[in-house]
Amino acid sequence: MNKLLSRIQRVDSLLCVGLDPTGEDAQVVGRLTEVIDQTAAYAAAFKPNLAFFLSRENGVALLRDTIQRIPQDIPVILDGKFGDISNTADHYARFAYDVVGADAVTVNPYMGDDAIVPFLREGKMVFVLAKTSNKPTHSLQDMALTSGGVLSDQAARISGKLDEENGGVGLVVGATQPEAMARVRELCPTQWFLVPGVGAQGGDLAATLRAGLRPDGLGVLINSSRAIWQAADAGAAAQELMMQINEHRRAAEPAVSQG
Ligand SMILES: O=C(O)c1cc(=O)[nH]c(=O)n1[C@@H]1O[C@H](COP(=O)(O)O)[C@@H](O)[C@H]1O
Repeated sequence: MNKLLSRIQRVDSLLCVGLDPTGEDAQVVGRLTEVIDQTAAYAAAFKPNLAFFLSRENGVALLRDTIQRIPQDIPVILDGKFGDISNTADHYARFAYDVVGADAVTVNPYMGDDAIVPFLREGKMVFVLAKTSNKPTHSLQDMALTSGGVLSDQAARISGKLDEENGGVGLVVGATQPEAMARVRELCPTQWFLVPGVGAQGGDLAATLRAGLRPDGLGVLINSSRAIWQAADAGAAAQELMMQINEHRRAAEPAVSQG
């Protein structure tokens, strides 16, 4: 969390650069290097997605080298959507933190708290899937609870409780449904949200930030993967998105802070 906060302050950015490397193995190292080097100045964090590495020969080595290429002061969120029982989760945590050197992970809470707890470590962060970007209505996450609310609310509550007890626990909330984001923000007023779904998935950036930003103009990391990876000039694409995010942040600042 400290690493994330100091990085955000240093570059004044809430942009998370997603690394979902597509293309031939022969070109992919070069493109990863190019994207990291060109976008690092605008990145609050990088988010390599594990699937895009594991689908290649030597994918683990490629992932480790990629994380090493990222400047030390920029947090790396390994997007593995891990979610197994505790002793197995412990091995995923060792993989993420000790083998490849990530600072944070994404975790699927379907198996409950014990699927999340092994990832809680001093100096590391965990983003728990709450309301994902993939479907406008979701047969599982939108399921009504007998106690009121929907299942994704419960994921948010679990992450809130773990954050209160341990610190370092955020949520994944997609950018494709600002109303759902507003609801999760109400349930979790202070936690950090990792927000995928702008760019290739068409999420509305302004509405997303209005719904998700905390009053201090922080609390949200906006991820973009394909829109940056596929851009002719990845640096320009990252800078443009960072500036758009900041414009909306400034516009959303409460009047009281403007004097
Ligand atoms: O956990 C994630 O990062 C994630 C959660 C979610 O709800 N939706 C979602 O798209 N993602 C990931 O975020 C990235 C989105 O990529 P783009 O749509 O190309 O920007 C991919 O790596 C997805 O796996």
